[in-house]
Amino acid sequence: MICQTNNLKIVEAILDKADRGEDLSETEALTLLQQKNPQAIARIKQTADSLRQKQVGDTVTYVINRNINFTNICEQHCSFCAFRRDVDQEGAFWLNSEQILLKTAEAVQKNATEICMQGGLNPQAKLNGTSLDYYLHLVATIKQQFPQLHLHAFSPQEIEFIAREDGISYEEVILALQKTGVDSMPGTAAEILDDAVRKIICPEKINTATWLEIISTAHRLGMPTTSTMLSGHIETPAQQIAHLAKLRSLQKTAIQNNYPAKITEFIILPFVGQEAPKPLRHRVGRDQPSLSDTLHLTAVARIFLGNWISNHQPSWVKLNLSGATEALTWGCNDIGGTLMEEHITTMAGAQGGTSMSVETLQQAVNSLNRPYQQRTTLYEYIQLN
Ligand SMILES: C[S@@+](CC[C@H](N)C(=O)[O-])C[C@H]1O[C@@H](n2cnc3c(N)ncnc32)[C@H](O)[C@@H]1O
Ligand SMILES: Nc1c(NC[C@H](O)[C@H](O)[C@H](O)CO)[nH]c(=O)[nH]c1=O
Ligand SMILES: N[C@@H](Cc1ccc(O)cc1)C(=O)O
Ligand code: SF4
Repeated sequence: MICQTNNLKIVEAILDKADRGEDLSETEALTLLQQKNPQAIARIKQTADSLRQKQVGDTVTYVINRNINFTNICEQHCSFCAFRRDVDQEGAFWLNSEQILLKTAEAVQKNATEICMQGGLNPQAKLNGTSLDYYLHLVATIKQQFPQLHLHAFSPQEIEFIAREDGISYEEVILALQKTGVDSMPGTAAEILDDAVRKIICPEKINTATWLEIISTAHRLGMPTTSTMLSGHIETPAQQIAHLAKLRSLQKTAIQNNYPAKITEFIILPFVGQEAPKPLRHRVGRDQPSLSDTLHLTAVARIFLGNWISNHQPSWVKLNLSGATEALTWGCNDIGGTLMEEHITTMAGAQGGTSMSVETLQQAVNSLNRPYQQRTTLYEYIQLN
């Protein structure tokens, strides 16, 4: 009993420090993440919610966007991925320009402001013998017809793939994509920024240092990025906090060096195991993410990152809309995108759906008595006339 009282005092002292606007150390954040006592977790939630209120206000934003996954053919074999296929495997797909344009036109008709484009790493996807020309063609296909759309495309892993295939630098790839019309970069492929974890869950992927290098290069070149964490598989709480610390220092680098771009948001992507490849699914022993673990981590992420990364988004695809709505009371301030079609985690067995109407997202926010607001990809409010 005495021990628990002492423990609560330690938690209160850490939360007081956060309340005063100070950054927590990794050790302090880890203490918050390791709490099991419901009273302590309730206090962590309260602090995250009040910091969210102070840092970004009560308004909950959303973006009207469409995902386009141009191919699921991938040379890699990440142990969590149910999306990838070999080229000759059943279910492999590779969209042509006409199909991509049709999807884009449909999205524009539904008032989308953003196309979010990511895909598998397909060595056959080349034009004039180069990967870069293929990717530039993808971008130009969309941007020539719809120059007003914001193109949020290609993770650091995709950047490295193009650079490796063509023997050019990350900087050359990013500059060429930017010039042709890519407006921002999804911060996926971060998974857990710990090389021991990466060796097990994504051994063929870029390592931690390369992920950080590509994101920082993007910022230096004026390309904003998002940031993510794939949580709830084999990683420890300490590795989760170390991941957040790497994101925080990356953002500090962008801000303190006056780079023309930085991280716009943080999204937790809880691992969905149901249809994921069996070894990892069995090791994790859970088909769907743990909502309580994800909410606890959501609160700690707001407390640890909020001074530097102010926008936090839950994933309704992975948590269901009800879980994502709850996350808005644990530190999140954005309900995400309409997506229109989601394949990556839906193929892994996610239950949240593949598309949300604007009205449904608005109703979810309304249920909390908070105001909603449409935003651009870069979090500017869109005023409707
Ligand atoms: C499928 S990749 C697409 C882009 C590119 N192939 C790459 O790996 O960066 C996008 C992200 O989806 C997420 N993802 C994949 N499978 C998942 C799963 N089973 N549960 C949750 N997120 C998953 C991972 O974080 C991954 O980085
Ligand atoms: N949470 C998920 C997202 N979120 C990304 C947003 O839709 C949007 O692209 C971003 O906020 C930039 O504006 N996308 C997914 O495909 N799946 C998710 O689970
Ligand atoms: N988080 C990515 C988008 C994304 C998230 C999860 C996915 O499974 C796929 C894509 C972004 O930067 O916007
Ligand atoms: S996560 Fe990306 S790189 Fe890994 S197997 Fe899936 S599509 Fe390929």
